[in-house]
Amino acid sequence: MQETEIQPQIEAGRLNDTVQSAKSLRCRRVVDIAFQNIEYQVVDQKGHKRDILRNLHGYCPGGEVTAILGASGAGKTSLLNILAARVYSSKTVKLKGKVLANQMEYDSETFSNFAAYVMQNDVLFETLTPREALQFVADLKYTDPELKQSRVEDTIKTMKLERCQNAIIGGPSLKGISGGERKRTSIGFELVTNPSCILLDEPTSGLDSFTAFQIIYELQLLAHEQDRTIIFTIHQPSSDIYLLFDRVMLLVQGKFIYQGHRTKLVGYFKGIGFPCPDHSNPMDYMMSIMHQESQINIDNFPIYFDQYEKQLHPQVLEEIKESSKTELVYKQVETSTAFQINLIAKRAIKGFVRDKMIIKQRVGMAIFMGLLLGYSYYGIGEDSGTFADYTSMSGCMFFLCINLTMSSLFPVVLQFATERDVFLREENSKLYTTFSYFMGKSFVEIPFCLISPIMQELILYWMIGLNSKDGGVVVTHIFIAILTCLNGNSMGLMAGCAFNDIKVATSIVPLILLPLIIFSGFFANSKQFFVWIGWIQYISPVKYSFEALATNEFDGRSYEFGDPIDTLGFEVGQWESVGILIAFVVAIRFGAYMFLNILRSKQQ
Ligand SMILES: Nc1ncnc2c1ncn2[C@@H]1O[C@H](COP(=O)(O)OP(=O)(O)OP(=O)(O)O)[C@@H](O)[C@H]1O
Repeated sequence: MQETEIQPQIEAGRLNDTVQSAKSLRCRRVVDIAFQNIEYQVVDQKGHKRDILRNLHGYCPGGEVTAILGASGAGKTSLLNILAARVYSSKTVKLKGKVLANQMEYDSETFSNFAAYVMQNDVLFETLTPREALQFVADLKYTDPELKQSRVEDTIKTMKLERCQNAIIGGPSLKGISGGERKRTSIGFELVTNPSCILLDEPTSGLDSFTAFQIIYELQLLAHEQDRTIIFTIHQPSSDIYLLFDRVMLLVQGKFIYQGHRTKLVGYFKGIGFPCPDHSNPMDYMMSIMHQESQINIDNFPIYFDQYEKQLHPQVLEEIKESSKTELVYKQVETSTAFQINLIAKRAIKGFVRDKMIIKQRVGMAIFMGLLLGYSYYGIGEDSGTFADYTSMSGCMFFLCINLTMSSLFPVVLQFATERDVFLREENSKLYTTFSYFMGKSFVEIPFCLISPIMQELILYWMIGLNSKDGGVVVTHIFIAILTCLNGNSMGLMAGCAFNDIKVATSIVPLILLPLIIFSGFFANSKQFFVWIGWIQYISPVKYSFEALATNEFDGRSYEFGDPIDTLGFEVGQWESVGILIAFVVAIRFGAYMFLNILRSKQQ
């Protein structure tokens, strides 16, 4: 199909519903993006080097839509990630060259001052509505209440989110808005901060053709009406989507074979001997001559490269030279740490309230375990001082420690896994600091570490007949149970931050826990361990929980065989163990915070 035939179709049909250019979202300054001498090389596990991008120069002007296309593996996403300043040289990756905004070099820190990156997967906080998600960004980015509101309203209008603005976004486990609405929310999430430049990785993937068209159309309006620089990668666009591009970059084996205005593309390829058949989508034709499955294509690659070098490369160099030199002076609004923590905690609470499964799961688990343990050890507290009574009671105390640790550990690992990408995206967009996120999240976890053990222990305490010689013993038992839960919760948070993959986390955590449990002083007496391995007991929070809980329980009980505390080989003391448990909570949480920082720096 010829371009002239498609154009009226778009104008007449789908574009009636024009997106208004909202006042508060007018772009602050036009930004021309350029890159020079980009060389990107990866080293595989055997040490073999592979060139992914080879000496690329490019230009993406402000106020225009630039589409990056190529066969799978051509290097589109790599190039986009480099433009978003998300690639760093490391042992396995070598990156050379410069990325420029209005002729000034930028890095990941300065990128977020004028630009935004929308990832292929829509990483959004599932339990919020689109409006709340946008409000969250506005609250963190602006201080003036009126401006906040107008940014949210204008973004909703621009991204056509009116109909779904109050519906839950949802995710794999929570039904929510449609794929197209999620994508619009994702773009809107970045748009609230009013970036001059928006980079998007495959914004149409997984969408039907009409929704895909609408998304690109809205992006085109953002470029044309609001002077933003729009750059995205895209696979096999339809002919009407193709007509929305201003500029096209075609990549083959990490090198450009075309770069320039969309309107000149067909003519250029005709000129070098590759005419697009009449009535064909030019992009379908381009994809057919770019893929590497055909030997004819591979034989033609040198022609494309050669012609590009001769005809287009000099033009691109000229365009880079002529690109805008207007200075980028953007000042980021920075909200206080306390404000960020408050907002993050409030959002997490909203998440818990809306995703009732989490609350039901944790409360249900506390009631279930309270009853199960209560009936399993029913009445063993009224013992007659026999050795059998002692073994039942010490077993009960030990099992309580394990149960309190595990039941607070695994839910956090699983929950953090679902939230990790949201944190990384938001931190990357410089919405808040890692510290604020960590503290906000920690505050929200604390009520669970109080309510669950209190409920569980109150259910089982008198069923089992645990030590109730005075109120202080009962309170101490519950206090130690809370500390045990806090330790489990902290370990869960640390595991969630330390392991990238949820499957790895859930398989490694039991391996780490096992020695901590074996050396906790129940399965083997701590006095009998070999020195070379016995040190493990000192890094086991379970050991200190067990010692504190068992000492509290055996206080005032007498047994026919002697002192149960001596028999168990306890040496630390009850309150000293409590002190060490508190120190463990602080140390493990600090460790989790460090891992979160490492995770963040690795993802940059
Ligand atoms: N950090 C890395 N380590 C190893 N290989 C990498 C790395 N980054 C990119 N690659 C490789 O570089 C090639 C290009 O990857 P890239 O994701 O940029 O391609 P693409 O054109 O976006 O492909 P697709 O359309 O399939 O997403 C791929 O073969 C990929 O495996």
